[in-house]
Amino acid sequence: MLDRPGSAAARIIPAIDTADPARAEVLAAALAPGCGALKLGLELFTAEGPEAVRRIAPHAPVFLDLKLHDIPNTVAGAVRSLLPLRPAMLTLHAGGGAAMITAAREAAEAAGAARPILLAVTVLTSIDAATLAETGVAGGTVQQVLRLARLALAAGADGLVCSPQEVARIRDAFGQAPMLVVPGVRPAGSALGDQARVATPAEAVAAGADWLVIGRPITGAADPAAALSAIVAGLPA
Ligand SMILES: O=C(O)c1cc(=O)[nH]c(=O)n1[C@@H]1O[C@H](COP(=O)(O)O)[C@@H](O)[C@H]1O
Repeated sequence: MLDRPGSAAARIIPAIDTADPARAEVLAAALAPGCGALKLGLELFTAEGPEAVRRIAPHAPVFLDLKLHDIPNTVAGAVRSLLPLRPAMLTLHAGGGAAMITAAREAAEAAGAARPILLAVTVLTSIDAATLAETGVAGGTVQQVLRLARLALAAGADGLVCSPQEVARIRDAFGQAPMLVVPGVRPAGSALGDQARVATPAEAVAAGADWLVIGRPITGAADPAAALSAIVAGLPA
């Protein structure tokens, strides 16, 4: 399993969100020396499939963010199908329930010590309180994040994906053991885009985040490697 980050650079996971495999490789080559892992998600995977992962993997550990969410048998099968790609991290939606998460964990165990870190996505960082209420969830985002976090960790998730705004509450409730991977990170002055629950990189780390997932503020910059370096320079060593 990927170790927890031992330096500021190792905390950063740039999100390579593009459907173009050549662009993904250019970004991977430019960013890998200055970060801890590279995140590939639905945009590249639905366009190019496992081959895209094989092409990026030589550059850095791969966080494969497919946010699995289906019946337990299907999710377990998907995890088994993904293991030959040797992803360092995999995501699944905590809302899929305890049996789904346990099935994913049991499937992942087949990879032994090299198994991916299983991360349960709590409430997407693009969702604000009003949007959450529209889905029928009463009580607010923090309460729902804590509810899903408890469920997911008890069912076998190694860690959680949550917004920087919930990190301190999760550490208070569950301590240092869960690995916390935090998107919704915006350097001061950068555009929110579709993100709703955000904080700066330094705020997210101060709250207790292990890794920060940062996409457009890096990949949309004229010089992505320089944007990554500037973010790293703003973090404690
Ligand atoms: O699982 C994720 O990585 C994820 C969960 C979440 O709640 N919010 C979220 O933004 N993400 C991912 O994190 C990345 C954020 O990208 P930027 O908004 O461009 O920094 C995207 O690749 C999202 O798919």
